[in-house]
Amino acid sequence: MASFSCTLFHPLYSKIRCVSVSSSSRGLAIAAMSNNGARYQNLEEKSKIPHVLSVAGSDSGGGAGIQADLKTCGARGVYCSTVITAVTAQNTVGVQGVNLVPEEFVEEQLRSVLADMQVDVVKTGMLPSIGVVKVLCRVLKEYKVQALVVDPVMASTSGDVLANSSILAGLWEELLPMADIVTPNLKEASALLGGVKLTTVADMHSAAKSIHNFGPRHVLVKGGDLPASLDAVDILFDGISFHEFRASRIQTRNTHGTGCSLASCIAAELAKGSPMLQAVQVAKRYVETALNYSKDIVIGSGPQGPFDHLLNLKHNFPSSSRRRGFSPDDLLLYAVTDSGMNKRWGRSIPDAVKAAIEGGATIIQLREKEADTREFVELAKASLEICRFHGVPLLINDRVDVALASDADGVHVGQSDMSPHVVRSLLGPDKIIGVSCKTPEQAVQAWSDTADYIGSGGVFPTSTKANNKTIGLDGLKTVCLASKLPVVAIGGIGIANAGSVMEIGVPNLKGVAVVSALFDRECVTTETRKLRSVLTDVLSTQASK
Ligand SMILES: Cc1ncc(COP(=O)(O)OP(=O)(O)O)c(N)n1
Ligand SMILES: Cc1nc(C(=O)O)sc1CCOP(=O)(O)O
Ligand SMILES: [Mg+2]
Repeated sequence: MASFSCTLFHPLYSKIRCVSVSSSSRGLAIAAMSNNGARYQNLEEKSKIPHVLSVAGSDSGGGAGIQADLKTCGARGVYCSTVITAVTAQNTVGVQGVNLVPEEFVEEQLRSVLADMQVDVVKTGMLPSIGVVKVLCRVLKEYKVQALVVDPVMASTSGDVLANSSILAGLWEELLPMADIVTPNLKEASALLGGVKLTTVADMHSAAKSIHNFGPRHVLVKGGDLPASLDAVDILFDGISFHEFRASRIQTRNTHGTGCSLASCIAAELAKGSPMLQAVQVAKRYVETALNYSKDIVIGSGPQGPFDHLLNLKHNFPSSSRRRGFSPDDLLLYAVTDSGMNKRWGRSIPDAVKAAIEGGATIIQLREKEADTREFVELAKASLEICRFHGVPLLINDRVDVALASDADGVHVGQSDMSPHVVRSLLGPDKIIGVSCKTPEQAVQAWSDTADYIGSGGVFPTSTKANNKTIGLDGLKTVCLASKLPVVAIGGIGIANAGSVMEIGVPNLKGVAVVSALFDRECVTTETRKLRSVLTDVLSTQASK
């Protein structure tokens, strides 16, 4: 038996004595692990990185399974540990062989990871036998994790069987009731429901509902196998509402591993603390961006190739340094700056931003039409520091270059600015994109252009923006009803009329965007606070109905 001890350096703890580790005796190594557990746990808590444990099969071709999960989590900035359930000999032609890992050794891997590391989310892929499903459920009951994502893998994209129907009972009775989300494609959804035929979007809705009855909190039925003439549609059911994700199909052979990657990206976003709807939205966008980016790459000579998960590294998309992603609730009180107004009142832009946040603004947009580029970038960087400190997103009006240079959280564009689709290709999947829409058609387009929200107005006449068309409360309502995106109302809104705007009775109207009622006033904090209190009252009245 060989053993060693060493000294570790860590940025948070100047010097740490390492445990003595045995190279041959597992018992001794585990004993050392538990003796020192408290010390290391303490360390892991202080410098915590979101952590997904992937329980899946190995794909020698590197496109799916464990390899896809590792790359996806890496691309999303999340640590990924692994429990390998099977080793497959696989390439772009198909699956040539499968070697199952014995159940006891699956259990040993699970315990090794879970006893030592702080796992946030467990994601499962290929579970090749009922025994493995049972072992997994038994071990998971002993360790508390934040969420369980179940990708019910049954066949590879080439059609080769990876788990036979004997695992169904284990899924129905044990694993699905523990799951926070299950992500079947049409074939898997059909198998989970005893072979029922699923050929339409309506079938997907009822399948999601039926699978929900097995106990998972959310069901995402993926419609990639619907006829190629139709849009790619996925349906998320949360037990009460359905959410539809529709996107145009990306023409590529490189779709091997999309299911694994989608599920592991959902797990990664949950590990970062995102709510489920947002995690699914971000994951869909990540996979779409990666497919688009890799649509012409050639790996292997078979019919279905892998894609490049690590596009971020090559494309150098800005990754969000905010701790959490965009939430529609961020739109509640949207403060939009105006340099003319703030100058008149003797305030710098960063001071105006700080005052608005102190009064309760939930998102900020720098709309600095007169600033020259260098000044705008500096203002954005100074404002961003304040926004980051308070956890409030900062967007830039019109100027993608300024957003990139300052690492702002996103951009707001209008109908004559750069197309949101192009903005997305420049900013990547993580940044927030808002689009101004005055008509239902524009709202539909904003959604296909992968915007995150729309701004709709002018609700009332405004002197802040010259020649702006007023659409009124009716126009706002029409846009909201056509929009699958959350909406923020803008134009002539202030303390006196914000209530009437929020009461138009459409659930996706999430807030008001305001310029002069905050910044053309002596005290920005006081005015923001008054408006925030009006909005909070409306929300509590709506919640009590
Ligand atoms: C939240 C929000 N909604 C709408 C607009 C208007 O954008 P746009 O139509 O591009 O006009 P300008 O602001 O650029 O004059 C906005 N800025 N913010
Ligand atoms: C920037 C902007 N966009 C509008 C639109 O209708 O899209 S109205 C507007 C100005 C809003 O300023 P105030 O709150 O001072 O009325
Ligand atoms: Mg604009």
